[in-house]
Amino acid sequence: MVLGLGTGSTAAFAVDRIGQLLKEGKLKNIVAVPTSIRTYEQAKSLGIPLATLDEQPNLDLAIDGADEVDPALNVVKGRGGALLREKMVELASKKFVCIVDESKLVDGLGGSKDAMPVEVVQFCWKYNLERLQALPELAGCKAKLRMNGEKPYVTDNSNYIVDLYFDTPIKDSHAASKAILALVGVVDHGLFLDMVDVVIIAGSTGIEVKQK
Ligand SMILES: O=C[C@H](O)[C@H](O)[C@H](O)COP(=O)(O)O
Repeated sequence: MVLGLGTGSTAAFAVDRIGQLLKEGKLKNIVAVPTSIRTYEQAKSLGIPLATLDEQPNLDLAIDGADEVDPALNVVKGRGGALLREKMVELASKKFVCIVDESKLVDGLGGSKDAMPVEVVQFCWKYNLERLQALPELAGCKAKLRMNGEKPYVTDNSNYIVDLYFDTPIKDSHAASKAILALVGVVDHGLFLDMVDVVIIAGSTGIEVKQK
């Protein structure tokens, strides 16, 4: 089985568990594609056999966390900065499972009032930040360059991140996705639309599974 390994505090639990099952001999014949340098290092330290997307372009299953999940199982991802590699790996997977706690559930994407990330090239990032903020499809959003202390945050792909903040949920996330991707210099965004097959939600009353 070819497995996609997500990034973030929730996905890290899944990676640990996969490592443990391998060690106990309860999981065999897997090779995993990590979605960030962080996850690569974690998986390597656990002895999980690893490959790149170049070597294993057809995945069976990807497991990852999410920042927001809407009722149609569309999600926002990338508050940990790994959105681009996550999207590449997860789109290449036959099945994509998101693992979240109930705090991630929203009525509409952008609704948590926290960041919706957009990965942009470093070149003239301000130009793209202003163009993102002016898109009618993102009406009223506030855009901020993500920082790491005094310096801009740099992704695993050597790009910057512009975080978008909304007062109300995005009206049409498909239209927003299209408009964002049409800007030259934007690499990708954290809207993962029509990608998730199953969401496993941990809540105060137990586990709930939602699927398409
Ligand atoms: O870039 C980070 C990823 O998209 C994470 O999957 C997402 O931010 C959720 O992370 P966490 O499980 O830490 O809330």
